[in-house]
Amino acid sequence: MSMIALDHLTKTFGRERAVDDLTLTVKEGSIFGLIGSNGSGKSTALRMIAGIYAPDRGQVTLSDAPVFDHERAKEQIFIICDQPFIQAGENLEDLAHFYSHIYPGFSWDDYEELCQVFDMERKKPINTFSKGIRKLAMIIIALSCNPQVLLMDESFDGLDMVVRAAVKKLLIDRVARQEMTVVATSHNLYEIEELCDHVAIIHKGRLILERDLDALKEEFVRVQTAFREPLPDDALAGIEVISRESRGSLLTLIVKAGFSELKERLEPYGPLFLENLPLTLEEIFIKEMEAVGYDYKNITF
Ligand SMILES: Nc1ncnc2c1ncn2[C@@H]1O[C@H](COP(=O)(O)OP(=O)(O)OP(=O)(O)O)[C@@H](O)[C@H]1O
Repeated sequence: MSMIALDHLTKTFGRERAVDDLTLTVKEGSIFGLIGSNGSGKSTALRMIAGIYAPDRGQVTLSDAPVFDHERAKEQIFIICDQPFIQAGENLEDLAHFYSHIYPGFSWDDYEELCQVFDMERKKPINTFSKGIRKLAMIIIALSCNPQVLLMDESFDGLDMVVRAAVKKLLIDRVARQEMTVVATSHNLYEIEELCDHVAIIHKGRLILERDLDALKEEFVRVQTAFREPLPDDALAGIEVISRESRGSLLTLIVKAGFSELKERLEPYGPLFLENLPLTLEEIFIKEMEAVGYDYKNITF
């Protein structure tokens, strides 16, 4: 079931097209990563999902209902902006009161628990917190609101390793209990690799690649192997070989196939050994983006 649908979404600022004909769906209960370099349109897309910006063309729907100008839909969506606006002197307690009136799902019990877990100072002005703790404050408020959809704009940026791991665990728990769907932006693939189950890469406002991560990791395989005799050129006929490197008798192959399929094809040639070396997501994306004509280095991170 698609929970959030972006349908030919377009937004232009002056002469610049920040988001360009973006169509994608986010399934209910998934953690969706929107990745791209600075200025690729991530924040603009997220703000349209939140119903903050009106699209010039196209629309965003939440469970088939349009988001923009629809309070009901907006009450189910919480966006943690990259640089949240917080009034001078405002503390966490003030924010909690403010948001408790806006979000029907706000839970003071959750708020209490989260403040304790992260040992938050509730009376100290948020603007005097460090950048990371300011982000954490907004994450606490967001989770206390219990939205159906949580939008996180570079929200892990600035969090230390311990806090980051704890926040990821909280998100994964809620998603696993089917209480929430998350869309998180980042310019760093590593940062959200272990969190997301689905990733889309955008460049100059356009979608260039969208993949289910579990399926993706099964699509490609890298093996290291060696043979007494050189492997005949047609040994892998019919299998898409992404790269093939020989060093002496050692052969490293990256192919678009499963390990068992590759093993079956190589066994008749009597490999001395055959080792499966999993690819990182970054390596897969480099190959995938080259295949669609983009130089990965120009696009992310
Ligand atoms: N309010 C605005 N007014 C004018 N131009 C804007 C506005 N917001 C975004 N833009 C432009 O739209 C483009 C996309 O910006 P956006 O902030 O969506 O990218 P981003 O991928 O989130 O970037 P970053 O990773 O740097 O936050 C940029 O070129 C930016 O200058």
